[in-house]
Amino acid sequence: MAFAAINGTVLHYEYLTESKSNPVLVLVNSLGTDFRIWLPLIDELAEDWSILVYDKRGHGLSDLGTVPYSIEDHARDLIGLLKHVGVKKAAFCGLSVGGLIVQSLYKLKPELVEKLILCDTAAKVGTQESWNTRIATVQEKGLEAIADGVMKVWFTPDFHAKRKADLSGYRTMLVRQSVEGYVATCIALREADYTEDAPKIEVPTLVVVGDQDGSTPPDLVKATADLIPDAEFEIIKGSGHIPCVEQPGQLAELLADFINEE
Ligand SMILES: O=C(O)CC1=CCC(=O)O1
Repeated sequence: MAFAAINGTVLHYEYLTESKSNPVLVLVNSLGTDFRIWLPLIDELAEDWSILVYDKRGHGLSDLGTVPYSIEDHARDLIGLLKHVGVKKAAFCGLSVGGLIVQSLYKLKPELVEKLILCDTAAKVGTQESWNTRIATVQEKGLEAIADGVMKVWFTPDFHAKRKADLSGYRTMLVRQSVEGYVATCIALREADYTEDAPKIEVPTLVVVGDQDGSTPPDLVKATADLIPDAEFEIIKGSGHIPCVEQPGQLAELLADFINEE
């Protein structure tokens, strides 16, 4: 567990595995989650990769910072964190809003990026209307008011039926996030559109999506993959929006095959 002041905001980060001889893989999590969502995935990647995770501002144990934010603010935080830990180049896997953050990071500092994995994300996520409705509900009634609906897009009906304790735990993770940080990141999502930037991505890119993702469905994610030159596209079976929790074995295998490719 480590903390660093980056761009005036204290960020919580951790190397889940660290070996000086291994290349670095940075995992960037989604809206309403903290970096613990990546833990089920780690064992299968630990041998070959130094894995760096962090809580974006307004989430987990990171400070709120000045609200509202843009996706570029989140990306500049990640760039600052990489400088702080001395990482000059890495592979990046971004989940949902994390995928937008790594698209922004690539636009700002492509020299930091060896490979990109875009997981359950797109060049544009949601609409003005959908984000405005969510922002108004959360501001008025808090995260409890949206939690059951969000769980339906995060996880499949099978997960709801068979993993009730896990479902309860991840729901608690969501409702314990800062309302201000959550809303500020919804505003960042509402304003973000990387459609014109996706065709300019020149590093090897893997795009993956859960087959039952209710937030960024396979068709939407595939449309972004189609914009990126030579991007690989894979569907994870039996997963909603958060495959690192629901199908960590499948995601780890796809990641390992892709990042270990020469
Ligand atoms: O929580 C959701 O509705 C799913 C989601 C959208 C953007 C993100 O990061 O997660």
